[in-house]
Amino acid sequence: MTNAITLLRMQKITKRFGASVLANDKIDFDLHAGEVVALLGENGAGKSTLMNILYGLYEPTEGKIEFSGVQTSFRDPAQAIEHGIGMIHQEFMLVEPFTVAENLLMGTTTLPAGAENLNTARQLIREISTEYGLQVDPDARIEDLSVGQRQRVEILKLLFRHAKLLILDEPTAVLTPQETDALFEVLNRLRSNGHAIVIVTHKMHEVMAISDRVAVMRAGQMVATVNTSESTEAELVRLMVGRDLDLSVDRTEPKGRKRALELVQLQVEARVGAKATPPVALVLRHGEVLGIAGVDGNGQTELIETIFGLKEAQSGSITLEGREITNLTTVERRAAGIGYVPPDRRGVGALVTLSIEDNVILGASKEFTQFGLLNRSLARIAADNVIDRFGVKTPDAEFISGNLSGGNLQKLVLGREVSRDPKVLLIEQPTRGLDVGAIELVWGEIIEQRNQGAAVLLASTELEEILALSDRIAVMFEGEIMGIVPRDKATTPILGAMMAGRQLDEVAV
Ligand SMILES: Nc1ncnc2c1ncn2[C@@H]1O[C@H](COP(=O)(O)OP(=O)(O)OP(=O)(O)O)[C@@H](O)[C@H]1O
Repeated sequence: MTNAITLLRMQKITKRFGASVLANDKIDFDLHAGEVVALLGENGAGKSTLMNILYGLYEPTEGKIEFSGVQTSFRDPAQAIEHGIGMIHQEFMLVEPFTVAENLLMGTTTLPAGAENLNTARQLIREISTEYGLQVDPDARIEDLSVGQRQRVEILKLLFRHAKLLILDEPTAVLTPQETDALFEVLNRLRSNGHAIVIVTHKMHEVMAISDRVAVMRAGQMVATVNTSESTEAELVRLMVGRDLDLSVDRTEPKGRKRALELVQLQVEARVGAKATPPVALVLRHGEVLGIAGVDGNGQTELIETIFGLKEAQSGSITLEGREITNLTTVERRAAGIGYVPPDRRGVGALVTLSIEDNVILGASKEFTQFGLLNRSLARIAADNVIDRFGVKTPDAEFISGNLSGGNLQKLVLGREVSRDPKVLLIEQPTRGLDVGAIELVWGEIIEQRNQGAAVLLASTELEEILALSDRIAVMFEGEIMGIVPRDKATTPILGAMMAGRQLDEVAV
């Protein structure tokens, strides 16, 4: 990259939060036109902070930023976009009832050249869409678009404003493998046209597939920058976590095999607009992990929410160790021994305005109450325990959960549920947003729960995760269980065919 034009130069960037957190420690980071750089690092390493500084969301404590050869400091994202820097977060910022074109015109006082009114804007959208293979119709309503399409609208929004540098924060976390391929096609075109791209991701094979260089952060520092073609996954992992990984799973022979959870003709409430789904029948035994594979949005979330009591069962029954719990509240189900790790850690999973300690006792205050008073020292011990066991990176247990990095918040929620030793553990997307070291830890904890006799229902869109952890694998498609395959019979092609809607007896096992 010696001849490449340096588009961005971040020098000695330091960011402190209060007295206790040094999130970025004298970081140097360069970016050239026409390259894709993967920003890699453990949860809490400081990646989001660095990108948020670049995007004008945070002011650096120290350091300077040069963009296109000019020293800059952005007051806010609007200024960053004006200068050609755009960021796409995991949560999209689109207004659902409006069309693509309307969304792109919203909130701009100065319209990009060539987009003086809705008609010229639509024309420009079509041109950009064709140029980059985005396949976005300017007149489509956001609410009718898939997650992958919405993400492409976000990219379009930035290109529409002439962004030269695009930052993508874990862009593939919510995409299907096909959508990921389509996104990478788009990124390749952007690169060929001289855009610079930073992609924050924890998925090593994606780093290898899409990036030209990898910048590795650890504990707030930039520890290495390497050319992707001259490195390996193993080397990058070592740079990132400081050791080799061991993702092997130590599974003991199942004990007891008693029925833990039984679903009989359970009718789950269909999502608004979706067609009614057939009732679900399922038996989950102690000492097993039953994986639920499926493309996101095929009823996994609704099923698990119904079992936990967040959604009412339309008919049928749910039985926990022989006791019917269909009409119990979530608090009662939790007390009866059901643990729940939702996919959305910032909503259902944790109350982000509360401290870590308050989140650890959430929903279980009885256990921490003595003589009618909350016993704070017991709560602190429980919180410290979760922090230690799960390696939650935080100054202390009083830290506000919402200020944890995404991956650390996930570790907190999972740690809280696991430490209560549930009889049945319902988990959805346990490792979304986690670094590889944390995945190793979480997988180990899930198997440990199983080995100790818990019944684990694990829904994940990551086939690799399902295959690594499950004793049996159910595949869901449009709300229906297409079949259940034992682990020794499960292969990616078989599961893939079922995920696309084929019944188990239609695919060769
Ligand atoms: N607003 C804030 N107030 C206090 N501390 C913060 C704030 N934002 C981030 N931090 C802390 O800064 C550190 C770096 O967090 P950051 O979100 O940048 O990590 P990350 O590398 O993006 O992690 P992840 O992969 O989990 O998203 C963490 O210890 C985090 O708790």
